Amino acid sequence: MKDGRTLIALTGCPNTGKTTIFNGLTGRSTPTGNWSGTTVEPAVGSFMYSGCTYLMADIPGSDSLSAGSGWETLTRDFLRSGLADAVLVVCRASALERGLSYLDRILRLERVRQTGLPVVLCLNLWDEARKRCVSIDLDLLSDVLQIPVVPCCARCREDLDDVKTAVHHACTTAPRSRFRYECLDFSPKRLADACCGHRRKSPAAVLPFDRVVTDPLYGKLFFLFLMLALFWTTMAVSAPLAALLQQGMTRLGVPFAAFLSWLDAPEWLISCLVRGIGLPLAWALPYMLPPMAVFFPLLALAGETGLLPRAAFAMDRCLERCRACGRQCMSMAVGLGCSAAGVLSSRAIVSYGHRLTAILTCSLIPCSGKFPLLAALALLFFAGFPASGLTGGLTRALILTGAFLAALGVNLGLSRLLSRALSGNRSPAFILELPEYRRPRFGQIILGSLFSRVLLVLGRMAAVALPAGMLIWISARLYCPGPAGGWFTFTAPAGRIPSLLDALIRLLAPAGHLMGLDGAILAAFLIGLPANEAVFPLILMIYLQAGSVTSAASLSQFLALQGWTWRTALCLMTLCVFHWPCLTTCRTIRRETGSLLWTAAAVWLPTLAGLLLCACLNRLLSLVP
Ligand SMILES: Nc1nc2c(ncn2[C@@H]2O[C@H](COP(=O)(O)OP(=O)(O)OP(=O)(O)O)[C@@H](O)[C@H]2O)c(=O)[nH]1
Ligand SMILES: [Mg+2]
Repeated sequence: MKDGRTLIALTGCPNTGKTTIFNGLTGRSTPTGNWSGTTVEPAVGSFMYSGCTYLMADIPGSDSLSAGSGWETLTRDFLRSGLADAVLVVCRASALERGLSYLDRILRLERVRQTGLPVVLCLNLWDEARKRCVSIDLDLLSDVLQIPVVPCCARCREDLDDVKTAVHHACTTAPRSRFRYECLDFSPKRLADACCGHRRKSPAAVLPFDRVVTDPLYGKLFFLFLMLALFWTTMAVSAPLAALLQQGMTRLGVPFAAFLSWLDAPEWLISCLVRGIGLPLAWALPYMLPPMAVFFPLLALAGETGLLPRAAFAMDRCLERCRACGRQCMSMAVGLGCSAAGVLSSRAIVSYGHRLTAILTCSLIPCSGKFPLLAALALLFFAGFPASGLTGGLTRALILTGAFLAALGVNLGLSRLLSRALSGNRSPAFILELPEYRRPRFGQIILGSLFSRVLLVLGRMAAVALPAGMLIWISARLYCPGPAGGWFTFTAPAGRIPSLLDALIRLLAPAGHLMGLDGAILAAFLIGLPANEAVFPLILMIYLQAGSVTSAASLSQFLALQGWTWRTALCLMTLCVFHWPCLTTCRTIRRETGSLLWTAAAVWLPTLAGLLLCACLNRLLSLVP
């Protein structure tokens, strides 16, 4: 008991619906997904039942409690620590034997036996078991195990009250005698066979589609097709939306400035808020928001139906060839959403060397912070083909697919080098489970991704772009004439002393030109270190404050006036994919590796790859007439 609250450990095999139960009981909206390893960090929530407050800890799924992967150690140590007052073990109703094996390991823990810790077994995904005509004798199961057993369909929120009741009852009745757990000895297989009723349908039949997906060649083609389909739909829907939004947002500047004047705001504040921050955001958002609003829900739908994990299957053989751990493909899939989460997800990898490989290469997969800039550049610089309509945007989709494939290629190449150096020539065995096909609940998934992913990215962008915009505005007016001039002044000194912003741009210009970019772009990448999503607005802010061009009819025209061409866009896309991880990811890498040296390696590896690739690409593109 903690401050009168009972702590329940929610644990079980991966992909059994633990987080769905956790969300249903506590009202939280922690991400769920139809593949193993969705939860990468324990989450805590609370609920009330019958006047008692319960804290619930959702622990990432694991198959055993050996000291193998990070999750197994975490679950075992958590249960051994004595922090938990009860354990809720979740298993899939249609995979009872596997669930019972896991339960057996829990019940064999010294701490559970000695203290008689209340344990409740929840048979989730009851609806799927029913569809497969699997019936389970709950009374027999409960009698043999001597613990409460509750069936549940967490997705439709059915029976969640029964789960609460079972937990409450287990926690409030007299402590179990040590004797009862110690005498408990059962064979998971025999008990599952004894409790499961007649099955009329074979659950393990491999569907023809899965044969295609698991085929070495067709699997890769399916992976490519899925990527192309997602990007094509995103580009085709986003293009008209971006044009509409741009018209609306650029008109907002005048009333916003008028409103500030009406408030009697000083001139400098109006200049900072309207020209320094508002205008760049109004130009950038129409090209960043629609692709996010289309792509993130599509990706979530692909994950929920089970298609995305099947696409990850294609990666398994590639990783094996690179001597990397196949489990790394799940870190890569999670890294598509957030690199920091991808780094955390590597805890499921047992071997230290392979885990380090996954951590060092994780930020090479474009995360949701990098995607808006990639999509905006594709929309701005590459005309859709066919030109318009819902089928338009094939060129753009191909460009985006190319960017993701390049990221994957460099990731695999580096994984090969690192795996050899850090773990020798072995590729550890890994069982990748194909999840069930599930019909997604469209409304919930679309709304969920819009609110959790899109708003999260926008929020992070605003949190960085607003203070950084002020900093850029100030540094464009701040001069450093030296000790004679009082070090810093806002008045342009005599002579050709540049402002601080100009000085930074000039300093970075040679490196920028080598990479087909310019000093302003590199400065934006440096200032945007805390969040990748802020880089595009920051580039525009720097141009508006430091450049001579201060207005244009549209964003494309403005960028063209800054000397941008499709070559600049391609080099910028390359740098966007290959550069240092954001601050959150760096902090996570530091925490996970416990080493500043490895964190520095994780920063320098993608950065060096980016510098080299941009310089080579620039050289190659300069040969194109
Ligand atoms: N049909 C059905 N689907 C469910 C049910 N409960 C969960 N799901 C789905 O099962 C998938 C996995 O759910 P999660 O809650 O993420 O599973 P988890 O055990 O937390 O997974 P990890 O964190 O990876 O261990 C999701 O697609 C859920 O929508 C259920 O009762 N019925
Ligand atoms: Mg989970």
